[in-house]
Amino acid sequence: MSDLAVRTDGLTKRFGKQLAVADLDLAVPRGSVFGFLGPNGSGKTTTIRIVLGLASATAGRVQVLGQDMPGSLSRVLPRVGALVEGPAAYPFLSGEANLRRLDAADRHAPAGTRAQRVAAALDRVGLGNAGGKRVRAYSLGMKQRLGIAAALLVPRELLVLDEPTNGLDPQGTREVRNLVRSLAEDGATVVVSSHLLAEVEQVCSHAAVMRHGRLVAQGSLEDLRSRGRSRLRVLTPDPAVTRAELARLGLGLTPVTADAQRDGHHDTGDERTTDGAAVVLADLPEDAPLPETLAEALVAAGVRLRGFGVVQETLEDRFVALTGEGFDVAQ
Ligand SMILES: Nc1ncnc2c1ncn2[C@@H]1O[C@H](COP(=O)(O)OP(=O)(O)OP(=O)(O)O)[C@@H](O)[C@H]1O
Repeated sequence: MSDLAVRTDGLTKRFGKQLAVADLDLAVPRGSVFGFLGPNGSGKTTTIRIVLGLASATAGRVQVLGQDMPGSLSRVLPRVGALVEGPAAYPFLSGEANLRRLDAADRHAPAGTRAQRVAAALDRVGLGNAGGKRVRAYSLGMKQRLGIAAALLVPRELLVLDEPTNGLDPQGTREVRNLVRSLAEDGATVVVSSHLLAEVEQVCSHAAVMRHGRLVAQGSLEDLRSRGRSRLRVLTPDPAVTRAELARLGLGLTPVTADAQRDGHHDTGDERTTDGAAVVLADLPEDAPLPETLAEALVAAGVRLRGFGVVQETLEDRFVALTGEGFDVAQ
Protein backbone atom coordinates (compact mmCIF):
# COMPACT_ATOMS: atom_id res chain seq x y z
CA MET A 1 0.00 0.00 0.00
CA SER A 2 1.33 3.40 -0.92
CA ASP A 3 2.21 5.64 2.02
CA LEU A 4 0.93 8.59 0.02
CA ALA A 5 -2.76 9.48 -0.06
CA VAL A 6 -2.24 11.69 -3.11
CA ARG A 7 0.68 11.69 -5.46
CA THR A 8 1.14 13.60 -8.68
CA ASP A 9 4.08 13.35 -11.04
CA GLY A 10 4.68 16.05 -13.60
CA LEU A 11 1.04 17.13 -13.40
CA THR A 12 0.39 19.84 -15.96
CA LYS A 13 -2.79 21.64 -16.99
CA ARG A 14 -3.13 24.18 -19.78
CA PHE A 15 -6.15 26.32 -20.54
CA GLY A 16 -5.37 27.39 -24.11
CA LYS A 17 -2.08 29.22 -23.85
CA GLN A 18 -2.31 29.57 -20.10
CA LEU A 19 -0.35 27.18 -17.95
CA ALA A 20 -2.47 26.77 -14.80
CA VAL A 21 -0.46 23.90 -13.29
CA ALA A 22 3.11 23.22 -14.34
CA ASP A 23 5.02 19.98 -13.78
CA LEU A 24 3.65 19.48 -10.28
CA ASP A 25 5.02 16.69 -8.06
CA LEU A 26 2.75 16.61 -5.05
CA ALA A 27 3.21 14.12 -2.20
CA VAL A 28 0.49 14.01 0.44
CA PRO A 29 1.44 11.53 3.20
CA ARG A 30 -1.34 9.32 4.55
CA GLY A 31 -2.63 10.55 7.88
CA SER A 32 -1.40 14.10 7.32
CA VAL A 33 -3.37 17.31 7.43
CA PHE A 34 -1.97 18.78 4.27
CA GLY A 35 -2.16 22.51 3.65
CA PHE A 36 -2.22 23.40 -0.04
CA LEU A 37 -1.17 27.00 0.07
CA GLY A 38 -0.80 29.72 -2.50
CA PRO A 39 -2.17 33.09 -3.54
CA ASN A 40 -5.41 33.26 -5.54
CA GLY A 41 -4.91 31.98 -9.06
CA SER A 42 -1.82 29.91 -8.25
CA GLY A 43 -3.43 26.66 -9.45
CA LYS A 44 -4.79 25.06 -6.27
CA THR A 45 -8.39 24.56 -7.38
CA THR A 46 -7.33 23.29 -10.79
CA THR A 47 -5.06 20.71 -9.13
CA ILE A 48 -7.79 19.62 -6.72
CA ARG A 49 -10.31 19.26 -9.54
CA ILE A 50 -7.92 17.02 -11.45
CA VAL A 51 -7.14 14.92 -8.36
CA LEU A 52 -10.88 14.39 -7.83
CA GLY A 53 -11.46 13.50 -11.46
CA LEU A 54 -13.53 16.65 -12.09
CA ALA A 55 -11.12 17.86 -14.76
CA SER A 56 -8.56 16.18 -16.95
CA ALA A 57 -4.83 16.80 -16.92
CA THR A 58 -2.91 17.98 -19.97
CA ALA A 59 0.03 15.81 -18.90
CA GLY A 60 1.37 13.92 -15.92
CA ARG A 61 0.27 11.16 -13.59
CA VAL A 62 -2.08 11.21 -10.61
CA GLN A 63 -2.49 8.56 -7.92
CA VAL A 64 -5.13 8.73 -5.21
CA LEU A 65 -5.01 6.22 -2.32
CA GLY A 66 -2.47 4.25 -4.31
CA GLN A 67 -4.63 3.93 -7.45
CA ASP A 68 -4.03 5.49 -10.84
CA MET A 69 -6.47 8.23 -11.78
CA PRO A 70 -8.66 8.71 -13.63
CA GLY A 71 -8.52 4.98 -14.49
CA SER A 72 -9.63 3.85 -11.02
CA LEU A 73 -12.00 6.77 -10.45
CA SER A 74 -15.12 4.71 -9.73
CA ARG A 75 -13.26 2.51 -7.23
CA VAL A 76 -11.44 5.36 -5.48
CA LEU A 77 -14.09 8.07 -5.29
CA PRO A 78 -16.29 6.32 -2.70
CA ARG A 79 -13.30 6.48 -0.32
CA VAL A 80 -12.83 10.20 -0.91
CA GLY A 81 -14.98 13.03 0.44
CA ALA A 82 -14.72 16.49 -1.08
CA LEU A 83 -15.91 20.02 -0.61
CA VAL A 84 -15.03 22.05 -3.69
CA GLU A 85 -16.21 25.55 -4.51
CA GLY A 86 -18.54 25.96 -1.56
CA PRO A 87 -21.38 23.79 -0.32
CA ALA A 88 -24.59 23.51 -2.30
CA ALA A 89 -27.77 22.89 -0.32
CA TYR A 90 -31.46 23.57 -0.78
CA PRO A 91 -32.14 26.59 1.45
CA PHE A 92 -35.80 25.78 2.08
CA LEU A 93 -35.05 22.26 3.25
CA SER A 94 -33.59 21.42 6.65
CA GLY A 95 -29.98 20.29 6.95
CA GLU A 96 -31.24 16.82 7.69
CA ALA A 97 -33.54 16.74 4.63
CA ASN A 98 -30.65 17.90 2.46
CA LEU A 99 -28.47 15.05 3.70
CA ARG A 100 -31.30 12.54 3.24
CA ARG A 101 -31.65 13.60 -0.40
CA LEU A 102 -27.93 13.23 -0.97
CA ASP A 103 -27.83 9.86 0.73
CA ALA A 104 -30.80 8.68 -1.34
CA ALA A 105 -28.90 9.63 -4.50
CA ASP A 106 -26.12 7.21 -3.55
CA ARG A 107 -27.18 3.84 -4.97
CA HIS A 108 -24.79 2.03 -2.62
CA ALA A 109 -26.43 3.52 0.48
CA PRO A 110 -29.09 1.22 2.00
CA ALA A 111 -32.34 3.10 2.69
CA GLY A 112 -32.95 1.19 5.94
CA THR A 113 -29.96 2.79 7.68
CA ARG A 114 -30.32 6.24 6.12
CA ALA A 115 -31.62 7.94 9.25
CA GLN A 116 -28.67 6.73 11.34
CA ARG A 117 -26.15 7.78 8.70
CA VAL A 118 -27.64 11.24 8.42
CA ALA A 119 -27.83 11.70 12.20
CA ALA A 120 -24.24 10.52 12.63
CA ALA A 121 -22.95 12.89 9.95
CA LEU A 122 -24.82 15.84 11.49
CA ASP A 123 -23.45 14.96 14.93
CA ARG A 124 -19.96 14.63 13.57
CA VAL A 125 -19.92 18.26 12.39
CA GLY A 126 -21.68 19.61 15.47
CA LEU A 127 -25.05 20.15 13.77
CA GLY A 128 -26.87 17.49 15.79
CA ASN A 129 -29.22 20.07 17.29
CA ALA A 130 -29.65 22.14 14.13
CA GLY A 131 -30.53 19.30 11.73
CA GLY A 132 -34.22 20.22 11.73
CA LYS A 133 -33.62 23.88 10.91
CA ARG A 134 -33.94 25.17 7.38
CA VAL A 135 -30.58 25.75 5.75
CA ARG A 136 -31.47 29.37 4.91
CA ALA A 137 -31.35 30.02 8.67
CA TYR A 138 -27.83 28.57 8.94
CA SER A 139 -24.77 30.77 9.35
CA LEU A 140 -22.10 30.43 6.67
CA GLY A 141 -20.03 28.31 9.06
CA MET A 142 -22.98 25.98 9.59
CA LYS A 143 -23.53 25.70 5.83
CA GLN A 144 -19.89 24.87 5.37
CA ARG A 145 -20.10 22.21 8.08
CA LEU A 146 -23.21 20.79 6.43
CA GLY A 147 -21.16 20.52 3.22
CA ILE A 148 -18.55 18.57 5.17
CA ALA A 149 -21.28 16.39 6.72
CA ALA A 150 -22.41 15.54 3.19
CA ALA A 151 -18.88 14.34 2.48
CA LEU A 152 -19.00 12.20 5.63
CA LEU A 153 -22.16 10.20 4.94
CA VAL A 154 -19.90 7.25 4.30
CA PRO A 155 -16.53 6.75 6.05
CA ARG A 156 -13.72 8.39 4.08
CA GLU A 157 -10.00 7.78 3.97
CA LEU A 158 -9.29 11.09 2.27
CA LEU A 159 -11.06 14.43 2.56
CA VAL A 160 -10.31 17.26 0.17
CA LEU A 161 -11.57 20.66 1.24
CA ASP A 162 -11.07 23.61 -1.11
CA GLU A 163 -10.81 26.87 0.85
CA PRO A 164 -13.20 25.62 3.56
CA THR A 165 -12.98 28.81 5.62
CA ASN A 166 -13.34 31.25 2.75
CA GLY A 167 -15.81 33.99 3.65
CA LEU A 168 -16.36 32.72 7.20
CA ASP A 169 -16.32 34.98 10.24
CA PRO A 170 -13.82 34.20 13.03
CA GLN A 171 -16.33 31.99 14.84
CA GLY A 172 -17.16 29.99 11.68
CA THR A 173 -13.44 29.74 10.89
CA ARG A 174 -12.75 28.29 14.32
CA GLU A 175 -15.59 25.78 13.97
CA VAL A 176 -14.34 24.52 10.63
CA ARG A 177 -10.73 24.47 11.82
CA ASN A 178 -11.64 22.39 14.89
CA LEU A 179 -13.62 20.06 12.68
CA VAL A 180 -10.65 19.56 10.36
CA ARG A 181 -8.49 18.75 13.37
CA SER A 182 -10.92 16.20 14.74
CA LEU A 183 -11.37 14.55 11.34
CA ALA A 184 -7.63 14.08 11.20
CA GLU A 185 -7.63 12.64 14.72
CA ASP A 186 -10.06 10.01 13.44
CA GLY A 187 -7.36 8.92 11.02
CA ALA A 188 -8.47 10.49 7.73
CA THR A 189 -5.98 12.26 5.52
CA VAL A 190 -7.22 15.81 5.04
CA VAL A 191 -6.12 18.12 2.23
CA VAL A 192 -7.10 21.74 2.87
CA SER A 193 -6.40 24.44 0.34
CA SER A 194 -6.03 27.96 1.57
CA HIS A 195 -4.54 31.32 0.75
CA LEU A 196 -4.26 31.97 4.49
CA LEU A 197 -0.97 31.03 6.02
CA ALA A 198 -2.37 31.27 9.57
CA GLU A 199 -4.99 28.71 8.62
CA VAL A 200 -2.40 26.25 7.47
CA GLU A 201 -0.06 26.90 10.40
CA GLN A 202 -2.78 26.19 12.93
CA VAL A 203 -4.14 22.90 11.61
CA CYS A 204 -1.67 21.34 9.22
CA SER A 205 1.14 18.87 9.73
CA HIS A 206 2.40 19.27 6.15
CA ALA A 207 2.15 21.89 3.43
CA ALA A 208 2.85 22.57 -0.21
CA VAL A 209 3.24 26.10 -1.53
CA MET A 210 2.23 27.05 -5.06
CA ARG A 211 3.22 30.03 -7.14
CA HIS A 212 1.99 30.60 -10.69
CA GLY A 213 1.09 26.92 -11.06
CA ARG A 214 4.44 25.70 -9.79
CA LEU A 215 5.37 24.04 -6.53
CA VAL A 216 7.86 26.21 -4.65
CA ALA A 217 8.08 24.25 -1.37
CA GLN A 218 6.71 21.07 0.14
CA GLY A 219 7.26 19.13 3.37
CA SER A 220 6.31 18.87 7.00
CA LEU A 221 5.70 22.20 8.68
CA GLU A 222 8.60 21.51 10.96
CA ASP A 223 10.80 20.92 7.96
CA LEU A 224 9.62 24.07 6.18
CA ARG A 225 10.23 26.12 9.33
CA SER A 226 13.72 24.78 9.86
CA ARG A 227 14.66 25.71 6.30
CA GLY A 228 14.09 29.38 7.14
CA ARG A 229 17.10 31.65 7.01
CA SER A 230 18.73 33.19 10.07
CA ARG A 231 19.57 36.83 10.13
CA LEU A 232 21.81 38.98 12.24
CA ARG A 233 20.18 42.11 13.62
CA VAL A 234 22.46 44.85 14.90
CA LEU A 235 21.22 48.05 16.54
CA THR A 236 23.93 50.70 16.48
CA PRO A 237 24.63 54.42 16.02
CA ASP A 238 27.40 53.36 13.58
CA PRO A 239 25.57 51.67 10.71
CA ALA A 240 28.18 52.52 8.05
CA VAL A 241 31.08 50.93 9.96
CA THR A 242 28.84 47.98 10.82
CA ARG A 243 27.94 47.39 7.19
CA ALA A 244 31.55 47.65 6.09
CA GLU A 245 32.72 45.24 8.78
CA LEU A 246 29.95 42.70 8.09
CA ALA A 247 30.72 42.88 4.36
CA ARG A 248 34.41 42.31 5.16
CA LEU A 249 33.37 39.22 7.14
CA GLY A 250 31.56 37.98 4.06
CA LEU A 251 27.95 38.50 5.19
CA GLY A 252 25.32 39.63 2.68
CA LEU A 253 23.27 42.58 3.88
CA THR A 254 19.49 42.12 3.85
CA PRO A 255 17.45 44.90 2.28
CA VAL A 256 15.39 46.61 4.93
CA THR A 257 11.82 45.34 5.02
CA ALA A 258 8.57 47.24 4.64
CA ASP A 259 8.29 47.08 8.43
CA ALA A 260 11.40 49.14 8.90
CA GLN A 261 10.55 51.55 6.12
CA ARG A 262 7.16 52.24 7.62
CA ASP A 263 9.00 53.80 10.55
CA GLY A 264 10.32 56.57 8.33
CA HIS A 265 14.04 57.17 7.97
CA HIS A 266 15.93 54.62 6.00
CA ASP A 267 19.02 56.16 4.50
CA THR A 268 21.25 53.62 2.77
CA GLY A 269 18.85 50.85 3.61
CA ASP A 270 19.00 51.01 7.40
CA GLU A 271 16.14 51.60 9.72
CA ARG A 272 16.82 54.73 11.80
CA THR A 273 15.33 54.58 15.22
CA THR A 274 14.36 57.76 17.05
CA ASP A 275 17.42 57.93 19.29
CA GLY A 276 19.85 58.06 16.39
CA ALA A 277 20.61 54.36 16.23
CA ALA A 278 19.96 52.19 13.19
CA VAL A 279 19.19 48.54 12.57
CA VAL A 280 21.47 46.68 10.19
CA LEU A 281 20.29 43.26 9.02
CA ALA A 282 22.57 40.66 7.50
CA ASP A 283 21.93 37.14 6.20
CA LEU A 284 23.58 34.46 8.29
CA PRO A 285 24.47 31.49 6.11
CA GLU A 286 25.19 28.19 7.88
CA ASP A 287 28.94 28.65 7.45
CA ALA A 288 28.93 32.18 8.93
CA PRO A 289 31.17 32.87 11.94
CA LEU A 290 29.50 32.34 15.33
CA PRO A 291 27.47 35.31 16.60
CA GLU A 292 29.93 35.93 19.46
CA THR A 293 32.80 36.10 16.97
CA LEU A 294 30.83 38.61 14.89
CA ALA A 295 30.07 40.73 17.96
CA GLU A 296 33.73 40.75 18.92
CA ALA A 297 34.77 41.76 15.40
CA LEU A 298 32.23 44.60 15.29
CA VAL A 299 33.39 45.96 18.66
CA ALA A 300 37.05 45.70 17.56
CA ALA A 301 36.14 47.73 14.44
CA GLY A 302 34.80 50.49 16.66
CA VAL A 303 31.08 49.73 16.37
CA ARG A 304 29.06 50.78 19.41
CA LEU A 305 26.53 48.03 19.96
CA ARG A 306 23.16 48.82 21.45
CA GLY A 307 21.51 45.63 20.35
CA PHE A 308 22.75 42.42 18.80
CA GLY A 309 20.83 39.26 18.05
CA VAL A 310 20.07 36.42 15.68
CA VAL A 311 16.53 36.34 14.29
CA GLN A 312 15.05 33.25 12.69
CA GLU A 313 12.99 33.92 9.59
CA THR A 314 9.35 33.15 10.33
CA LEU A 315 7.29 30.80 8.20
CA GLU A 316 5.47 33.83 6.89
CA ASP A 317 8.73 35.57 5.86
CA ARG A 318 9.73 32.40 4.10
CA PHE A 319 6.45 31.91 2.26
CA VAL A 320 6.35 35.54 1.17
CA ALA A 321 9.90 35.14 -0.13
CA LEU A 322 8.92 31.94 -1.95
CA THR A 323 5.72 33.18 -3.55
CA GLY A 324 6.76 36.78 -4.06
CA GLU A 325 3.42 37.82 -2.62
CA GLY A 326 1.97 38.58 0.74
CA PHE A 327 -0.36 36.18 2.45
CA ASP A 328 -3.35 37.34 4.37
CA VAL A 329 -2.37 36.54 7.88
CA ALA A 330 -5.42 38.07 9.48
CA GLN A 331 -8.54 36.00 9.93
N1 LIG B 1 -11.75 26.76 -16.73
C1 LIG B 1 -10.74 27.63 -16.88
N2 LIG B 1 -10.49 28.21 -18.06
C2 LIG B 1 -9.45 29.06 -18.23
N3 LIG B 1 -8.58 29.40 -17.25
C3 LIG B 1 -8.77 28.84 -16.05
C4 LIG B 1 -9.87 27.92 -15.79
N4 LIG B 1 -9.78 27.54 -14.50
C5 LIG B 1 -8.73 28.18 -13.97
N5 LIG B 1 -8.10 28.95 -14.88
C6 LIG B 1 -6.89 29.76 -14.67
O1 LIG B 1 -5.87 28.94 -14.14
C7 LIG B 1 -5.14 29.62 -13.14
C8 LIG B 1 -5.19 28.84 -11.85
O2 LIG B 1 -6.50 28.93 -11.30
P1 LIG B 1 -6.98 28.16 -10.00
O3 LIG B 1 -8.42 28.46 -9.82
O4 LIG B 1 -6.57 26.76 -10.08
O5 LIG B 1 -6.12 28.88 -8.87
P2 LIG B 1 -6.35 28.85 -7.30
O6 LIG B 1 -4.98 28.83 -6.72
O7 LIG B 1 -7.27 27.78 -6.93
O8 LIG B 1 -6.99 30.24 -7.03
P3 LIG B 1 -8.35 30.56 -6.27
O9 LIG B 1 -8.01 30.47 -4.83
O10 LIG B 1 -8.65 31.95 -6.75
O11 LIG B 1 -9.36 29.54 -6.75
C9 LIG B 1 -5.77 31.00 -13.02
O12 LIG B 1 -4.98 31.91 -13.72
C10 LIG B 1 -7.13 30.84 -13.63
O13 LIG B 1 -7.53 32.04 -14.24
